[in-house]
Amino acid sequence: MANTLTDLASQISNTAKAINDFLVADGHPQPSFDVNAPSAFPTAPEEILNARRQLLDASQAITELLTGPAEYLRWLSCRHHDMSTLHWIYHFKIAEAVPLDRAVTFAEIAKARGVDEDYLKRILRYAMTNRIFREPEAGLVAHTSVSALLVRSKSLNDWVGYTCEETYPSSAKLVEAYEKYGASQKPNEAAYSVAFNTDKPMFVHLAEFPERERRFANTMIEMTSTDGYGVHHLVNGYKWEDIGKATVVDVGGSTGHACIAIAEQKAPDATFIIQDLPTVVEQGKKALPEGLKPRFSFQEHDFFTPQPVTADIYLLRFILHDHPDAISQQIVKNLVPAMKKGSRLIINDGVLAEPNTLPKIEERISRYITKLRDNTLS
Ligand SMILES: C[S@@+](CC[C@H](N)C(=O)[O-])C[C@H]1O[C@@H](n2cnc3c(N)ncnc32)[C@H](O)[C@@H]1O
Repeated sequence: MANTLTDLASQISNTAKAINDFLVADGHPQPSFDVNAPSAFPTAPEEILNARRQLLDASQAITELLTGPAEYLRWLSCRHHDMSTLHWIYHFKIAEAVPLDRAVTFAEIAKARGVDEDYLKRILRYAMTNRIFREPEAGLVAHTSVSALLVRSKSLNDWVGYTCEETYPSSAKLVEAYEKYGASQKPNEAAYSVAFNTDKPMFVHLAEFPERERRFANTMIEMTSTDGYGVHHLVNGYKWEDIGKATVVDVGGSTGHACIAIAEQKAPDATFIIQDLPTVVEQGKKALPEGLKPRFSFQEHDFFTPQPVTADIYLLRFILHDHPDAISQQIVKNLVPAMKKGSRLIINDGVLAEPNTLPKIEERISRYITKLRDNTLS
C-alpha cells in the first residue's frame, strides 16, 4: 500500500480523476456542501466505488501523516466537542429555525429557539467547521447539505438523536462500566446501565420511553440507507422470488421495514409476521402501508422465550450482533421447537473482517458493531 506523501498524492490524483470522469460522463453534479447538493454519492459501477474507497483511504492517510502523531493525538482526544455541539443543535432544534432557502441572523435563530445568542454563535461556529451550517456573510447563518438533512430527513434526525442521547452518554461511561462490571456478558451490565442508572437491559429500559424507542426504530430504518447495512443486501442476497406462499417470521423485526422491502420487491405471495417488543409492535402496525395489510401481521414476542409460530422461514436481521455468544445461542435455540421439516433460518448480520484487510474508514465503521455492544448492550 502506498505510504509516502508522493505515492499517496498520486493515488489521490488518479482515483479523483477516475471518479470525476465518471461523474461528468454520467451527468452527475460535483460533490458539494451546497444546500441543494445530493445527499449521497450516486450509484456507480464497482470500479468507481473502489476508486472512491481508495481515495477516501489515501486522503485520510495523507491528512493524518501530515498532521503528525502528537498533533493528531491532541485533537483526536478533543472530538467529543463534535458530538456535544451536534447534540446541542439537535436538542434545541436549531436546524428547524434556519430556512432552507435563505440565510438568517444568529439573533433570529436565538429568538426563535429561545436560546442565548452568544452561546448559539459559539456552538454554531464550531459546528460549521464540521460543515454543519455555514456563515455566508458575517453574522448570517445558512444551511449546508449536511445541516439541511436534520430538517429534510426525519429518520436521519432520529439517528442523530439516538447517537447523541443514548450511545454518546453511554460511551462516556465505558471506563466506569468496566470498573464496575468487567467484561460482563449480561445485557444489564453495560455502559448504558451506568449512564442511565438502570438495572434493566437497554431494550427493556427504552420501552419505558416510547419516544426514545420510536427514535431507535427509525434509526434502524436509517441504517438501511448506509452502504454496508442496506436492506438491498438482504433483498438481493437470497432467492426470495422462489419462496412462493411461504410464511416468514421476522424475529426482532422492529417496525417491519426489512420484510416490507422483501414483500414489495421479491415475494408477492408470501405472508410475514413481524415479532418485537410491545410498543415497537404498535408502531409497526401504525406505519404499515395499506396495500400490505392482508399479508402482514405484528406479534409481541420476547425472543428469549420459545418461538410460538411454526413457519417456513425465520429471519434474524441485526439481532445476534447485539448479544454475547451464549445469549445468541439461546435466541437461536428458542426457534428450534417451533420449526418443522424444511424450515429455514436466515441470519443477516455484520461480519467483522480480519484486522488490516479493509481501508481504515471501512474497518472503523464495521467495528461500530462491537462498540455498540460494549456501550449499550453488554
Ligand atoms: C438492532 S435492532 C434490529 C431490528 C431489525 N431486525 C432490523 O434489521 O432493523 C434489534 C431489535 O430487537 C428488538 N428486541 C430487543 N429485545 C428483544 C426481545 N427480547 N424480544 C424481541 N425483540 C427484541 C428491538 O426492539 C429491536 O427492534
